[in-house]
Amino acid sequence: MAVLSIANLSKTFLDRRGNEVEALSGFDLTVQPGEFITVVGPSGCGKTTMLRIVQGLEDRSGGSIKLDEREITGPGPERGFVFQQYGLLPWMTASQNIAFALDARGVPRNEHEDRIANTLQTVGLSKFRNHYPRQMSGGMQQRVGIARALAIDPDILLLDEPFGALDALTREVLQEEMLTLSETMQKTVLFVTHSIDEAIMLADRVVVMSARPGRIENVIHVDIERPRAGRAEEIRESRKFAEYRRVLWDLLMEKKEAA
Ligand SMILES: Nc1ncnc2c1ncn2[C@@H]1O[C@H](COP(=O)(O)OP(=O)(O)OP(=O)(O)O)[C@@H](O)[C@H]1O
Repeated sequence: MAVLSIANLSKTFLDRRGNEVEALSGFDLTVQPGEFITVVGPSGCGKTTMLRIVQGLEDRSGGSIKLDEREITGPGPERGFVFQQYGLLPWMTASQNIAFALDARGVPRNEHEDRIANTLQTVGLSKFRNHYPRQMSGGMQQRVGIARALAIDPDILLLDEPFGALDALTREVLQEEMLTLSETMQKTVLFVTHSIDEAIMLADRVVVMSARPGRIENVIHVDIERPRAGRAEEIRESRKFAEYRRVLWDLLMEKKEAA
């Protein structure tokens, strides 16, 4: 597993009128192998932009992103991406969606079947491999999205508000599954969320971004014992959790007012 080092990352967009929009400036973050980082910040502070640049889907304006000292220049099989709106191709079944991603990453065809079967089993969807996205609930579609990211066997998972489109109950179920996954698979995870509870529940560290142009202003180490899988309810009701929630809430309110 690789160390991800982001240093002095900046991004300036041009809007439709040709005006500069500074989305990120001076963004620094080092993520250790196996660490679970959640990223929160006021709306429009550059969270998605940062994640897309790390994935290689967006160019940066300045700064450096290294995986174990190797500069990232585009997408690569060591990074798997999970989108908020699942990003599944509607005319393909669950297994075909995963195969499509494997093809795109150049994974040999003779490895496809094992990878598809294993990852669909990991997310509990073995029986749904021949279902199309429209035949699945939002939670199931996002499980396929996660299986697709895992199938390329990345060192790092990048998730952009992956449970944001789900109802509250399904969201909590998928959070539990994410805990199980991350605690058994030892992946490095960078996870953007708008939910304070989700940020605390999942993370080793919660990083809090400033208002745009985004950079990291606060880092909170979540000192809640692992494994947490299977204990979400107990954790959510603990005093420690309530304290983290209060601290994060105050920080986000400050930044919202600054935005
Ligand atoms: N392609 C683009 N062209 C111009 N401006 C853009 C583009 N993409 C993003 N921006 C601007 O960059 C800023 C950061 O956007 P981004 O989507 O990264 O923020 P975010 O923190 O993910 O937002 P949210 O919390 O609402 O999801 C915003 O002001 C946005 O309007």
